[in-house]
Amino acid sequence: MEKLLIEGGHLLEGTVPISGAKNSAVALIPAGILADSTVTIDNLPDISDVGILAELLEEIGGKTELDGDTLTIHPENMFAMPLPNGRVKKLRASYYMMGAMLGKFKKAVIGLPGGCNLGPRPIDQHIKGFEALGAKVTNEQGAIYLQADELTGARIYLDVVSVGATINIMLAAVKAKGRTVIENAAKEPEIIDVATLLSNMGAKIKGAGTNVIRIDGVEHLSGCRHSIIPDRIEAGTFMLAAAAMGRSVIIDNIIPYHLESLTAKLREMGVRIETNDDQVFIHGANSDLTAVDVKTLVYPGFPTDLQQPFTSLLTKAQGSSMVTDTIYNARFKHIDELRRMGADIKVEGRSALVNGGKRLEGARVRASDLRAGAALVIAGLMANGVTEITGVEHIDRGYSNLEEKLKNLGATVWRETLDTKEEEEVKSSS
Ligand SMILES: CC(=O)N[C@H]1[C@@H](OP(=O)(O)OP(=O)(O)OC[C@H]2O[C@@H](n3ccc(=O)[nH]c3=O)[C@H](O)[C@@H]2O)O[C@H](CO)[C@@H](O)[C@@H]1O
Ligand SMILES: C=C(OP(=O)(O)O)C(=O)O
Repeated sequence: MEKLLIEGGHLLEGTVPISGAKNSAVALIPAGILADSTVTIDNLPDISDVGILAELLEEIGGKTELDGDTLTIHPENMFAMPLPNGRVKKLRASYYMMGAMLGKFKKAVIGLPGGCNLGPRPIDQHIKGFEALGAKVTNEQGAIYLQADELTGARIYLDVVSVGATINIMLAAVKAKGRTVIENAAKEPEIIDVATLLSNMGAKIKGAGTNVIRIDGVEHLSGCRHSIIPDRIEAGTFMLAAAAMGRSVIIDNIIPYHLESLTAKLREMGVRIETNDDQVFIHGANSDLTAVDVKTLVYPGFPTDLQQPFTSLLTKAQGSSMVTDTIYNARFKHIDELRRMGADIKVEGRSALVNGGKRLEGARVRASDLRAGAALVIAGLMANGVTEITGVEHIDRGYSNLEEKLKNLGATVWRETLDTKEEEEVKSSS
């Protein structure tokens, strides 16, 4: 086990290149199952979720080759191997194996997924979609069994706007007979990215990125090459780090349009931002940041995945800010850790009230989930002294070469292996 150490107080300057989007990659890799021939995915982030998904494809008989940021998937010998346990439990996105395997083999057995513990993460809308397409779905001893004689297109209205359900139903429907219409679909850019890959394979999909998606099923999908969109959450995390500690930082290789909700909030706080086609410039760590209220919403609203790192920045803003998470209303495990660092934050229901204007102090803290880890990294960059963050494995699920990118901007950050006593402490507290 490792810990991440950050000596706070160093100003950041320079350019940071953003990797491909985790939340696209984790759906695009299972989507490769649906093709009859080789699928090549470029601009993959170097994160542990990618490695685990590639291993899952190998478990079902596929061949994968990872070369730098390119993954080649050979799906020819894949079969409907049951995956009730093991790797599927290590990440949330293993649930995309359900849609992809159901679409390809008309059957699948997949253990209930893992992923960040953000409170309940139901999959009832995914299952409702699979059933509407004609699958029989049962839950037996912690695994979902899916079976269909054939899949037939259907009209599916999602009761809640869900990224996961929208993508999973697309994966199952692209080879179903006839037309599927997903109503009240999620509109996140990652959904468009998955639809683009599937269309390049020969799928017929219209409306991805709007709340009605129409899919006309096809018999065969062939291989193709696809480059993943930039990670708007990684980009947003660096924008927040730059707003907190940046002298002048360029966030490079991004789609600024995907980050408009964050850009608007940062401007409201007093951060100077300029954008061009594929970059955002953040000028100057401003000591007079103003408190703002923020509420997470489905895209194009403020992303739940940036709520936790945004809260760290708010500890620096003058005045009181209210942070409300309407997507995952228990996504506040980072707050106790920020308090250890001197933050004045109260959680009430699905909101956190941040009394800002505090200089944080370095402390020993634990990342309980991926974006809690990002929040603690930003807090560590701002704090007096050294912050030690355990739970680094969560951060490694979603941030590609984080230390290297921060070091290149001038941060003092490094990793150490935990000694036996520290490891025991971590195990007993988690
Ligand atoms: C809409 C939204 O912001 N989605 C975020 C959510 O996606 P993720 O795919 O995890 O979540 P969904 O978009 O599927 O779910 C959105 C909401 O719907 C609920 N739900 C979902 C599926 C279901 O079958 N039943 C149900 O009730 C969830 O509990 C949640 O409150 O977390 C990801 C990882 O943090 C983010 O990248 C996504 O942008
Ligand atoms: C919570 C996240 O990941 P996952 O849904 O894969 O657990 C995230 O990307 O912020």
